[in-house]
Amino acid sequence: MNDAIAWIISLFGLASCFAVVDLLRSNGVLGPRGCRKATHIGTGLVYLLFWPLYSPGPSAKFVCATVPGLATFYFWMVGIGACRDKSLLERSTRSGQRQELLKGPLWYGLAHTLLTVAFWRTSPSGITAIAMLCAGDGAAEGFGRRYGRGNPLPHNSQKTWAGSTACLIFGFLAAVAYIQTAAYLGLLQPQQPFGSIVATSAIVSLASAAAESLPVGEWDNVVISLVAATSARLLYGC
Ligand SMILES: C/C(=C\COP(=O)(O)O)CCC[C@H](C)CCC[C@H](C)CCCC(C)C
Ligand SMILES: Nc1ccn([C@@H]2O[C@H](COP(=O)(O)OP(=O)(O)O)[C@@H](O)[C@H]2O)c(=O)n1
Repeated sequence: MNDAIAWIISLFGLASCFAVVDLLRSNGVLGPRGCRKATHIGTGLVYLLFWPLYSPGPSAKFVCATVPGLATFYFWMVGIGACRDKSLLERSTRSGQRQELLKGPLWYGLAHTLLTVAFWRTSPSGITAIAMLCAGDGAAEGFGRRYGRGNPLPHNSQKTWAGSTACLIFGFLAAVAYIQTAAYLGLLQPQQPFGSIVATSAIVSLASAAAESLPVGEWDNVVISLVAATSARLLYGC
């Protein structure tokens, strides 16, 4: 497909994600925390679904990366107070304070932008890192808060075994599902056998869950992306 058309469709995809979250919030299905988590888990995983639409040309990854790039630039503008967007604050922050956008959400958007340019769909490493950042990190908070009470990690009392186990399992499942889909569509170069995808995703999700469990504050999105991308790159070799 023409990259300009794929880009317009991706922007509609992003707007649709926000519209769905807003709808679920206005119907009372999601509370403020649920909205933020749905945005955290959903936008990145939906973003990956649009990658196959782009052309095989060398500029496609740059065109695609401008989608999270522009989103990141927009919430940076809102974060510094240059624009107002109440619904973005309600959807993407815990506190409702614009300054919070300059922490986790900013790094989240930058990670998507840089991983797209650095790896694109031909390598399983970027896909793995986005899966860990969205499904793994996202599930850790949800499961940790719900089932983790009374089971803190020995090295970080703010996080729990339930959260880290969910990070490992959901990060692994998302990585395998997305990389196997890319393999099925013939996008990976070189192709990866299913056994290697499963084994590598298992090791990377273990490393990513360990990284996620560290007390790194607002840097968790950077740390999990770096650890997942680096370990996947070392193991896959691409
Ligand atoms: C709430 C978010 C991160 C919070 O991180 P943390 O504090 O829990 O560590 C996510 C914010 C998402 C952002 C508003 C939108 C990101 C854009 C996205 C990667 C591009 C998606 C495009 C697509 C076609 C859906
Ligand atoms: N491994 C983990 C991660 C988070 N959590 C729970 O989720 C909450 C938020 O975690 P976090 O500060 O990593 O959240 P994000 O920065 O990822 O949004 C923690 O205070 C824990 O209650 C957990 O129990 N175990």
